[in-house]
Amino acid sequence: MAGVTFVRAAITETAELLAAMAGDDALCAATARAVDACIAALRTGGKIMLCGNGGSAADAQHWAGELVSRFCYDRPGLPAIALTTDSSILTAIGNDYGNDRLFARQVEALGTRGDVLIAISTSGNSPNVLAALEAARAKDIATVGFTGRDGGRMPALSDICIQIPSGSTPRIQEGHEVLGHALCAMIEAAIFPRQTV
Ligand SMILES: O=C(CO)[C@@H](O)[C@H](O)[C@H](O)[C@H](O)COP(=O)(O)O
Ligand SMILES: [Zn+2]
Repeated sequence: MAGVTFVRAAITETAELLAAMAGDDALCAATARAVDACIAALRTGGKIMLCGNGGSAADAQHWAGELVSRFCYDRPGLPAIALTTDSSILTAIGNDYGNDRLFARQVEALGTRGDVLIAISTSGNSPNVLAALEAARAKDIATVGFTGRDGGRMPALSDICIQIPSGSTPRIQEGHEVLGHALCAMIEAAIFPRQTV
């Protein structure tokens, strides 16, 4: 059955990517540095802002939800906000200033020094994501880029750049998802260590 073959191939491709990621020292180190930056921001009163388009918008919302609500266990909420969710804000900025300003305008309005911006773009070349990174830099906000392929313009615009070693948008997104969950788990454990008896 062609369908079964396709499904097996998709699973195998992702499994091979995840194995490559596990052996990618630069990728693992960059992710650990991103976690440290987020922990430092949260410990000093900062917040985490996240942005991205399409599936990466879903990632931004997914990870913000896990920080504000909970990831693995009950604890107080952590301050995180996805810049992809308020349809009034998004349509106003898009209509008045254009889509390229969707996230940058919100970073300018909501971001303060000591925050972290997590910007997600598989190509590394989405203009609205790049503009958000530039806006964050202008406000001295730490920047973390999640990307893939050659990273496009993201490595140059991010303090920490996490590059999934794949050229496929869905595979890159799947890699991001694993690292996003690791990031949430490590932040939760560091800020609210579980008491063991
Ligand atoms: O989820 C997917 C593909 O898996 C799409 O919605 C994808 O996110 C969109 O095409 C995005 O606009 C791609 O933007 P980017 O990742 O290159 O910044
Ligand atoms: Zn999740």
